[in-house]
Amino acid sequence: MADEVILLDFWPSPFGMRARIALAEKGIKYEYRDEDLENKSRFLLQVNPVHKKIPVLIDNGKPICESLIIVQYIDEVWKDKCLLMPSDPYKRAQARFWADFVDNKLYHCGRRVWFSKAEDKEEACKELIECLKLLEGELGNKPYFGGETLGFIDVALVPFNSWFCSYETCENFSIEPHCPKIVAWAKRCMEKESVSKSFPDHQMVCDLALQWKKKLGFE
Ligand SMILES: N[C@@H](CCC(=O)N[C@@H](CS)C(=O)NCC(=O)O)C(=O)O
Repeated sequence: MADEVILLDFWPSPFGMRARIALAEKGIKYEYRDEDLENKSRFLLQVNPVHKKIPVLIDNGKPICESLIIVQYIDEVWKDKCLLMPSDPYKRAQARFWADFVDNKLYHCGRRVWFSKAEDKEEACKELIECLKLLEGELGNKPYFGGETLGFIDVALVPFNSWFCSYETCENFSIEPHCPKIVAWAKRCMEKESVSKSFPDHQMVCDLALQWKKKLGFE
């Protein structure tokens, strides 16, 4: 029987995008199912009963939850092509460290840029730039975080570029003067089909974020 791979996702989700990029890098055929997160499918609740969140990858009936775990799973199962994780254990630990930084620090700073009152906005933007500068230090002069090819940290971080672009469009501030290497890196990643094809439409992300802001009273 042919392999059956299903991805439960939500189109603007940076976490879902990680799984999409990893699957595209490996050239894996899969069924994409977009979830309505206001009315989650019974299948989503069944395959992710703990967090009830997307993304969930279902590999021949076996569900895998949490985007960074999904990316590592994809890398381990389909290991004959485009390895995302470094082979050296120390470098692997470092890659996991920075991916964790993206989730536990950068993501929250980014949310604060969107969802903070006008008086706190400047501080939120400053904090986001500080996070990006730390990442820029880790990137150094390499084309990708892991070296010459797209790797785990790139896949963990680049989906947030669609949200950074929307902050820039809607919040009227610019990342490039502060972090030119990160901006150049994001452009480099976007030149890869696996990345560009996994990205949602910029205008649609901006529109959605503006709707959320309005709904939550942060206009
Ligand atoms: N840590 C999770 C975060 C996933 C996440 O936050 N997913 C959001 C969509 S972007 C979700 O499903 N939200 C639905 C909910 O919170 O009920 C991961 O890396 O996969």
